[in-house]
Amino acid sequence: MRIAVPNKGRIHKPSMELLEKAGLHIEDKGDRKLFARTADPDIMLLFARTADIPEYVNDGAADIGITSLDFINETGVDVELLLDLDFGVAEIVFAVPEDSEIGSPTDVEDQMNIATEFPNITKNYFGDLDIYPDIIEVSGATEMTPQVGIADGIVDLTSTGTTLKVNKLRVIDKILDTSAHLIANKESLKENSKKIREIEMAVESVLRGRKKKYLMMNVPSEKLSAVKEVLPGMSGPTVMNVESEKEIVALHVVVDESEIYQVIQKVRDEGARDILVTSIDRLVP
Ligand SMILES: Nc1ncnc2c1ncn2[C@@H]1O[C@H](COP(=O)(O)OP(=O)(O)OP(=O)(O)O)[C@@H](O)[C@H]1O
Ligand SMILES: O=P(O)(O)OC[C@H]1O[C@H](OP(=O)(O)OP(=O)(O)O)[C@H](O)[C@@H]1O
Ligand SMILES: [Mg+2]
Repeated sequence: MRIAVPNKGRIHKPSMELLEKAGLHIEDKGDRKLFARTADPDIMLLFARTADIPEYVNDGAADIGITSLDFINETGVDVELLLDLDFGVAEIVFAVPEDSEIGSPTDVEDQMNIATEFPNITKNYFGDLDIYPDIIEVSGATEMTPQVGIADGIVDLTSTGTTLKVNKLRVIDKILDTSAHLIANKESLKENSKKIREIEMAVESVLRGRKKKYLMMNVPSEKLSAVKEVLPGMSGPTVMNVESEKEIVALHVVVDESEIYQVIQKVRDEGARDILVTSIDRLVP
């Protein structure tokens, strides 16, 4: 079983951290850094460019891969989307110079030039509007092409918007929401379903854990029911006796990351002390 992982770029590091947390530690990172063995003898990592991974998985050179939705769309491959990984979150937008007369995508004319790293996404987007501008394919720094006079507009990735702003560009339309995804080859999924689902579950358990916190606290026994009242309604909490002169219990509970701030205030108001918050590496239901 081979998993294709970005060898560089923005989603390289978060992909490696995710696999590591999922239990697929890298055992040796070969000389040429193309392949690596993992803690599971049946699983190898194959390092490749993010943009090439959709094809690698589609062709079966890798059974599974981590890549971005923008490149999956761009290549038009027929792979199975297993999981949205919640990093590499960005948008593909159509943007024009701030002083351009273009105010909507339909203002674009066939003789205009649009620069992009995503020629297919761009062609399809304007094709749907029955507009056929010339696509200038570039491999980076797309935002500067209008300034040097080779493009009337661009189709590119943005997240904070800083690069567009610096280059005095204005967004006309959002074309695609993108993020990193775990994908699988459809044939491999049929033949090796058990193993692939096992990997998917391991990765998903990390994502689930990231949204939760593990909360521990000491509570005087007489205040236990009041503290329990203010805890969000999930299974548990776990209550344990504490060796102490006073009547104290320890209470453990899993809480949504988004609720943690308020929960801590509330349990403290009700008498909980020595409150610890820890992160959860994996949560398997
Ligand atoms: N500004 C951004 N914010 C969030 N995610 C982004 C951003 N830019 C790109 N991405 C995501 O990261 C993916 C990989 O882009 P990145 O530019 O890091 O890699 P690359 O083009 O393979 O490498 P490099 O640019 O170093 O040659 C993109 O396909 C996109 O999904
Ligand atoms: O909205 P922002 O936060 O400014 O991010 C947008 C920029 O990020 C990406 O470039 P990257 O940093 O990957 O460099 P690259 O052009 O060399 O790929 C993308 O191509 C944009 O240029
Ligand atoms: Mg890039």
